Amino acid sequence: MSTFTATQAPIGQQVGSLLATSTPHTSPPSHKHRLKHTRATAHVPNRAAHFDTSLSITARKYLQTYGLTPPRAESYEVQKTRCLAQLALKTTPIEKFLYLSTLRYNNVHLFYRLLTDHFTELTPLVYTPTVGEACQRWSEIYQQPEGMYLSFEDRGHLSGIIQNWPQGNVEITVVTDGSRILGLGDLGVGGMGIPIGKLALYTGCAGIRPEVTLPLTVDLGTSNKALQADPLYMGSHRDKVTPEEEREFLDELMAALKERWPDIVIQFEDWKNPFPSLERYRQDYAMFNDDIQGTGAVIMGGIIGAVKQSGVATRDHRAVFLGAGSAGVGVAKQIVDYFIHEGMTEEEAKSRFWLVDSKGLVTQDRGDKLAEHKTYFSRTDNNGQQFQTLDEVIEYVKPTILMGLSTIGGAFTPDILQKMATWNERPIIFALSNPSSKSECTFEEAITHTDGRALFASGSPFQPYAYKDKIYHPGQGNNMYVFPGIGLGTILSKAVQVTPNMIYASGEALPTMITEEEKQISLFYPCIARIRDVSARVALHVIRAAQKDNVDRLHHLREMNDESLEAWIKDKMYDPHQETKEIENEIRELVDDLAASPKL
Ligand SMILES: NC(=O)c1ccc[n+]([C@@H]2O[C@H](COP(=O)([O-])OP(=O)(O)OC[C@H]3O[C@@H](n4cnc5c(N)ncnc54)[C@H](O)[C@@H]3O)[C@@H](O)[C@H]2O)c1
Ligand SMILES: O=C(O)C[C@H](O)C(=O)O
Ligand SMILES: [Mg+2]
Repeated sequence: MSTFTATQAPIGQQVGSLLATSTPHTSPPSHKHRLKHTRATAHVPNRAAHFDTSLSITARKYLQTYGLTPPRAESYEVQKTRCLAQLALKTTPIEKFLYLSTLRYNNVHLFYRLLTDHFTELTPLVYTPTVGEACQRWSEIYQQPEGMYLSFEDRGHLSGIIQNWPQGNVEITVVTDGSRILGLGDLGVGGMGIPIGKLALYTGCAGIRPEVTLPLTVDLGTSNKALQADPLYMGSHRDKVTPEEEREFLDELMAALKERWPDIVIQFEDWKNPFPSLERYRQDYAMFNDDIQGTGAVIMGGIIGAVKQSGVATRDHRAVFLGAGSAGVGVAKQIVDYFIHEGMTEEEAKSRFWLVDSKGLVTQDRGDKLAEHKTYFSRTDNNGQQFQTLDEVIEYVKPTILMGLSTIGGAFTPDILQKMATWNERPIIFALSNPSSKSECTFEEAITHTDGRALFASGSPFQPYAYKDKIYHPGQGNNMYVFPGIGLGTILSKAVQVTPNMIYASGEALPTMITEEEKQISLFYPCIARIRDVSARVALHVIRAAQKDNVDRLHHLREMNDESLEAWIKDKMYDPHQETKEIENEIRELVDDLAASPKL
């Protein structure tokens, strides 16, 4: 039994009774005349489109919303001015986050018009870093249903509960259990902010229609004692289930999702240990893990440019990673693939990496039982010597690349940064942990302590920084540059799997989007304002890789050349600026049809 659909009668029916008399030139909408641009979902109510204050008077009369909004049909420019002014009145990031969430809920197209026009300013409020605080405070700030919550207690019934989702068609879902939200630990069902934020970027960056996205959070308990003790906490207060129970639950969930939406693309996000699920499902589902694979691809894309700018030959690089978890290992493996593409053997490529976790350098003879995902990179050339701190490791390795995926804010100390600058003309410093408070160093620190020579990227955005009469620009090495395009390419080619080559291709697409101007200022990620074009290019590369791997099902795309295919992809992308125009056009046609039809 749906909990949502009951409240979601077509808007014409909801408001029809309020209007005693029909207004001139229009007729009440009938089923026959239902507009295709009025689809409702739990998080995209249909009133969003119908109550848009830019709709013409004719449209309002047709939709029977005439009189329910202020009289003037205003331009988008006026709407935007008002929204930005209201946003400016909110003083804290979380208030701005809430304002934008409400706007998305009440007027989805207007929200996406704003987002696409102001990516650089709004992405940090909708997504990382603000989404981190939203997840931490989810049960305190909760306002409206915007996704699905499935609990461990629901096992055995998942298929039936999934029927409650009011949208007939879902093309993509982002699923978390909240157990490792950014670098903030286990936030239980508060993790829902992440699927919502990631899917907002799917729509904003890659033009996947909002109503075909499904934010999904599974409540498998939480290891967070503070949440368990919090009376406001909205998830179950039980301990985390065992890995075996998690696997059983996920088997049922994956089958249930595919049963209802056979073509669904499934992105796993922010799981504490995501390797087993990736291994288990990647052959049978169009699924990928963003933290392992999306991050791997985006950082490989950045490293391709940074390595070139460093002036050091690829095979001479030495990379120290602080953090050997899903992201650390995912990134290292992806760069190994890149080094192999550049002509190294796998052994040579692998030997360029030194991974450090909370116990120190990952070596085979360290004396503890290494987690399976770490063994590939465990060192054997340490002659029995163990290195416990990052400082000891960098002294030993003298790296050219320092990568932070550790969740430890400030771990790249001034001393470490200075040493990197002593050993390298252009040290590559990627401080990738999120949110900003967990970044291994700030942009300012990286610039100051390397005398402006660092080739820098961070996971969360930093502002440009003025140092010694020059303005420096930070790169943002965040998987947002690739996951929207991976999803889009998978959906559009109807790929049955997301193969390693599709992931590789997504990262490889990024350097093709860097302008000469960006290169001049040491940037190796394209400017965020161009993210829609970047996502289309990523999707193009992903589709080509899907075709090579023979996992695509839309075979006529194979015949298009790259230029036509990229244009076709862009044409398929949801453009929020067109939505109200489409409604107006449809209404105009319907009104004309009605006027032309014979009177009975
Ligand atoms: N920039 C991006 O696009 C991006 C993508 C994914 C993850 N991340 C960030 O990377 C971080 C790690 O994510 P993950 O999924 O790999 O988490 P994880 O829990 O799987 O791994 C964390 C790793 O850090 C290590 N670590 C913890 N404390 C340490 C310490 N004091 N010294 C050395 N190592 C320590 C752990 O041993 C583990 O190897 C998070 O902050 C996350 O937000 C960024
Ligand atoms: O969510 C992000 O901003 C990137 C990444 O997926 C993360 O887990 O930190
Ligand atoms: Mg993540």
